[in-house]
Amino acid sequence: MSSTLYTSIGELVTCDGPDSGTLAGVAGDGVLGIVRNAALVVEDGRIAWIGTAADAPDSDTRVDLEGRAVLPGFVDSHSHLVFDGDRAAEFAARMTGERYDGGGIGVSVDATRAASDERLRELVGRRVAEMRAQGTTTVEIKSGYGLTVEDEVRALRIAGEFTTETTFLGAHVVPPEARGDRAAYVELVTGPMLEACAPHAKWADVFCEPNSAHAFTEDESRAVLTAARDAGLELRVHGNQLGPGPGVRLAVELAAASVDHCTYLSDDDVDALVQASDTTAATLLPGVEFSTRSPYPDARRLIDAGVSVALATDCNPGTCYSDSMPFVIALAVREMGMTPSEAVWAATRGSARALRRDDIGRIVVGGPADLAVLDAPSHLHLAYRAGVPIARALVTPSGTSEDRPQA
Ligand SMILES: N=CN[C@@H](CCC(=O)O)C(=O)O
Ligand SMILES: [Zn+2]
Repeated sequence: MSSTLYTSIGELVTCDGPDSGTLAGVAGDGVLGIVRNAALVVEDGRIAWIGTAADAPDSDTRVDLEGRAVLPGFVDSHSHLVFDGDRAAEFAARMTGERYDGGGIGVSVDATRAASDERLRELVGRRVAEMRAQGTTTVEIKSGYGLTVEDEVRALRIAGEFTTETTFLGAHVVPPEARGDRAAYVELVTGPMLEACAPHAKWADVFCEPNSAHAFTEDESRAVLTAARDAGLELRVHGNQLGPGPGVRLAVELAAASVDHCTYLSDDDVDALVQASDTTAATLLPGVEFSTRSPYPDARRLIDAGVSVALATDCNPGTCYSDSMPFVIALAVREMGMTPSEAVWAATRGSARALRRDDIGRIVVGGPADLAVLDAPSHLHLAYRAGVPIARALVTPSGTSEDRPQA
């Protein structure tokens, strides 16, 4: 087994220091578990040693990172990458005042159904490569632009070629052909569609949004989520995106791992999330507010109350066609009142929690070498140099001869 030493790391952000377990009550950089002038050793795709460069052990290969910062690879816990078609005109209309209501999802459904498997595979592959090029090493991918049994299974099969974090979203919207009979569509989703999709999915999700005629009511959402839970899937919820609603309370009631968006929250919603902070994360998606010209969620209110907060892109063709976690971090700092430390934590360890993963989102001996490197000396540059491509996933040797460290 060969070992590679990465040395001259200006700042190693482990997200695994004594204060790194949660954002609650930790001020400053405490949540990041930073080691300065650091080094780490990778063996067979795993972290074998972490410490200061001066104490580094001998190894077979040595890579000098010349003062760059190294972080856990970003965990993008919310994306809809399996789609075809273009909705740039919808975005342009929103920039001049049009409101988002979910109606454009049908446009993506038509284009996605018409695409070949090869075309969808290529599109997802391209998007995942864009993510890696910006430092993301884990991505969750949802179905939801198929909305027939065959098309949803196909989306999940293709998503499963890129990640183990696959999510069944047959309850994204009621498709146009089912509008006359919503109840029949919910029966399809909770019956034959769920049965066919469950073997290909780890998670189930629902767009619970009473403020959109296209999405699902509280009762419909509860039916979808409980059926999915009974079929052995873990739960996630799109909630409180377009206005106040039952999404957060439903997610907490059903012990979902995450409720995502959380743009419009009542005091009761926040209290429920505080009570459930060991179980249910609030995943904020500020790229959506950017791309829909909506008010940003109040991240400060959530963090100060003790809610478990995560950040993700929600990359999708409608509300945010960006797959950049550095962009999300910059928005979180500039627009949502998060400190740079909080934003980095929420994009790594926080979003790993939102996927109920303890092995990723932090740099720990024995853990996978899923790392991001910055062409910059510190994590502060992620927001400070917004829009500049300074982050990338660090390619580490997995033990196979083809792999070459590229730092
Ligand atoms: N809100 C529901 N789903 C996506 C938007 C999908 C679309 O408009 O195509 C979201 O998370 O914002
Ligand atoms: Zn989404």
